[in-house]
Amino acid sequence: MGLLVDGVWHDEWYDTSSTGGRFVRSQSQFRDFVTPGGEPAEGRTRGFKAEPGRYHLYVSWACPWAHRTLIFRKLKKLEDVVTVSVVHHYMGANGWTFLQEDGATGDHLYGSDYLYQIYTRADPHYSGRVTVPVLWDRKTETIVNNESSEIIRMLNEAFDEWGDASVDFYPKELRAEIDAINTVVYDNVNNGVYRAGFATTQEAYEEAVTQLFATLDELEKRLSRQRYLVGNRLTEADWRLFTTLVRFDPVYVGHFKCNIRRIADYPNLSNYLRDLFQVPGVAGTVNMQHIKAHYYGSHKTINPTGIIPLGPEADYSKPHDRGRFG
Ligand SMILES: N[C@@H](CCC(=O)N[C@@H](CS)C(=O)NCC(=O)O)C(=O)O
Repeated sequence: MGLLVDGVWHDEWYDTSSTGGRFVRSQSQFRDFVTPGGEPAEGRTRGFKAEPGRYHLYVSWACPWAHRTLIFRKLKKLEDVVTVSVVHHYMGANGWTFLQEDGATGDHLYGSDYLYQIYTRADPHYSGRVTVPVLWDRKTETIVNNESSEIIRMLNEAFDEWGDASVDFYPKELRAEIDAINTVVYDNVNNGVYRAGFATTQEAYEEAVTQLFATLDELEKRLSRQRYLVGNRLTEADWRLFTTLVRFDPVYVGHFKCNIRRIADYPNLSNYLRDLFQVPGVAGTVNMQHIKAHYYGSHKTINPTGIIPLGPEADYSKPHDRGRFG
């Protein structure tokens, strides 16, 4: 685990000394957009035109943020349009690596050893964290965007000439409601599990874990009334929650100490999780071996032995009751 400072790699764990033990996530720095016409997005100067075969995703099967992009690529039928390289699940002194083992593919474009080399290829003076996912442009050889919430928006609408235009996870009439629930889920759940797990003081941990479970309790109630987070339509908001829920019992309960309740203890959330898992194509984006090996193996300050627990037995392909909403 580390970061780049002016293009030079430094092996450093997150610094929580100035924030009272709180983990504060840094902002993603590459924020341009691929659009159908290639014009720059509002407020941006660089434009990127959607073209088949031009863009490449760097992902980890383990990472919940990268997982969002893999789900959108699959469900929008963009597998032949946007190509993918998968990093190794172990993130050690050199950060994410391209070691070709256990289903990691290596770097298809440049044969790099480490993901940070992709960042320095885009900007030799880059300072900041080296995260997945990364959306890379083959043509101008740069990073278009490394923020998952924006990459999924591009996959949802920029490539419709080649993908499945009938699928829309961010419909115009529901955007305000989707944005509102996304904010709550991001702060308290998606990032909440990390705020609990990476906290280095009791106070910071308790703050995060209390907010996390208060929000899960609310979501449980919401899902007792409707099939999905936004009424009865499957949207981006559901996929953003899904990638955290699917990791919750196998990893976050133990490794990140999010153990007040399990998802299995919430009838609606656990049925909802199975409902989403069973959407055709989604199960194939869930790689539990990479997920468990990454978290338990890479975070030595949290789990020094690197031992990976064998349980729990979580079978998301069991029947669910969400059909009751029609
Ligand atoms: N806001 C980013 C967060 C991405 C992120 O933090 N990815 C993690 C993996 S789950 C990572 O690569 N961490 C490496 C690091 O922080 O050094 C997004 O949503 O794309």
